[in-house]
Amino acid sequence: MEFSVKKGGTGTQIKGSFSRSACHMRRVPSAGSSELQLSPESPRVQSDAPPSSLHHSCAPLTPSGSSISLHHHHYQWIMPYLTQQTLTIQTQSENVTVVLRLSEMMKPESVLMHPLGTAAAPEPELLCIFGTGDLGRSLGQRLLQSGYRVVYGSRRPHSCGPLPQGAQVMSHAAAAAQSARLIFICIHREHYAFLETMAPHLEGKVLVDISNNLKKDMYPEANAAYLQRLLPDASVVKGLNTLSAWALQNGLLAGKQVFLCGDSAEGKQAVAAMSTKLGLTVLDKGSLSAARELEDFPLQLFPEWRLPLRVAVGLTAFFFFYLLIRDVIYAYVEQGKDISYRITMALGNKVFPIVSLIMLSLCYLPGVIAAFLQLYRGTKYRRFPDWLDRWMLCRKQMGLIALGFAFLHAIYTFVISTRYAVRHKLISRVVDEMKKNKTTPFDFDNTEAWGQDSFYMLGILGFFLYVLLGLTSLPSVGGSLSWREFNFIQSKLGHLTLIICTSHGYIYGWNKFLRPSTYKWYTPPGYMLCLVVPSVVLVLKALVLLPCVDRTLTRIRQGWERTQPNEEMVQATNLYVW
Ligand SMILES: NC(=O)C1=CN([C@@H]2O[C@H](COP(=O)(O)OP(=O)(O)OC[C@H]3O[C@@H](n4cnc5c(N)ncnc54)[C@H](OP(=O)(O)O)[C@@H]3O)[C@@H](O)[C@H]2O)C=CC1
Ligand SMILES: [Cu+2]
Repeated sequence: MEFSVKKGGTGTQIKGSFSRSACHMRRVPSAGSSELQLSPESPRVQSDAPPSSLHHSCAPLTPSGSSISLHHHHYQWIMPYLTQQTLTIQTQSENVTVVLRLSEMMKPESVLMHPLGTAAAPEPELLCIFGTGDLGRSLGQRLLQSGYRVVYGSRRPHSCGPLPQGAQVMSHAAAAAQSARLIFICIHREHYAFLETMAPHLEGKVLVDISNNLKKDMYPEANAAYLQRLLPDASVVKGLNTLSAWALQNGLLAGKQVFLCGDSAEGKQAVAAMSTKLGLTVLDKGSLSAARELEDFPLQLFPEWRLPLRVAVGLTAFFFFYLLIRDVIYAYVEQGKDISYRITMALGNKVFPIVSLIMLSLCYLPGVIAAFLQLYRGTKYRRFPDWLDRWMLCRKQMGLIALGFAFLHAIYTFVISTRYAVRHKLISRVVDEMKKNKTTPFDFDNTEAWGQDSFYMLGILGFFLYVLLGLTSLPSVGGSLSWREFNFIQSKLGHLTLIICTSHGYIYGWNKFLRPSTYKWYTPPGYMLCLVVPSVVLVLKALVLLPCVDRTLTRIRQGWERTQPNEEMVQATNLYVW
């Protein structure tokens, strides 16, 4: 806050500014001789130093305009230096409201000082809350702590239970008649009807509707719209409904985002100012017609995770039963062997990498589908179908779930060879071979060694890149990257990860593809099935990268259109698309 004070007699002019924590003053050089003496040596006094220290270091201001900054505790110390001037400074706790008044009639000794919180400070704004329930109480407490005065409107003002200290309680009508402009409606929607009878008291007030419902579409209209219909002469603002009584009570508000909507700009502004004071970050969602959307927010449960989780659960279940039949049940039926112990470890370590690889490729599939769609349409100015849009929006979550499954696969792989069943099989094989009196029981197969080493190498590299992708998808990491860096990692490295992980799968089956015993009951093994989607994605991606295709696509993405839209076309598109 800038201020300027002029003293007519001597022509002294002081200019300065007040901020939240400091007062900064300087004498304007052009002024004539002046008694104003501020310390040029201590331009910033921020401690609770006694006035004498200032006094001692006091020296006349040089004409070039030295300055002094004072903590707001120290406003009073300025007084002695502003001789023959009266300065009334009123500070109101943290939010410094400063009123500077200059009166030539008053001597410095009679300077008026108002310490913090006395009656002369401007009264804190009064806010009204209807309803003394959980939310009403927590909100009131938070508002009181933020320096507001609070009055409650209640059905039973004399028996409504404990309320935050310092708040008043009265009947709804009496509370509405107070000076508060903002009234928070902390009442369930079912009980709104009585408010209609109070319409005359609520005229011109800003009613903040915080209510939520238990389910979506419980009522034909949004709660806030209903409230506005009951009270057409009040301005209803919907908002803050994503807060909980618990968060309010525990002060977990700093930086939290809240949404507002309403038809009255001033109403919204008042609520936004109050919310900012509580430490909230406000996002204006527009007119009251957005109330429905706002009321649905608290009912959402990880919306962007829903599709990826469904895909993950679906794939896991499918492959689990598929492999159960192919491995365990097949062995039991055809060979009479019970290998059901494999369900826990061996089967898991087949299902997890399969689901992981398919989900990773599902992250990149919508991108190539979109590219082909743009190529086919010859324009980028037509909307993608909804399913593709939704799919594109949850790629990050798909990728993170894929990473989770890759983690499980890595851990399982570590343990798998230490198992009893594996050791037993290995030793029995050795003993068998010895019994058969073979001279070289350990035939070294060079190709096998190469195959396995490459398999592990690709697995480790793929997993490393996987983790890298996962890390950059974290907002704190991704936010520190430029768009090009982010794009490089998510697209180039992402596809590289897909290539490496797919090769990992191919190498696993390299010598089994043509073996008839691989196809038990005429079904391909799981790892073969899981290679289908990634292979398709990689082939499509390779097609997109062909120079001729890539050139056309780049042009389309820069706004070029194959057919210039003429009027007929536009009409046709409108018919088909909308
Ligand atoms: N609790 C929470 O965390 C959150 C709640 N909300 C919303 O805030 C609103 C209030 O919730 P909450 O405080 O938890 O509910 P409570 O049931 O704890 O409190 C509701 C209050 O409404 C008043 N009331 C009850 N019946 C009537 C009636 N027939 N006529 C007039 N007033 C009545 C009562 O106050 P009195 O006795 O003083 O009249 C009562 O204390 C709801 O719409 C809820 O959806 C929104 C976000 C979070
Ligand atoms: Cu693997």
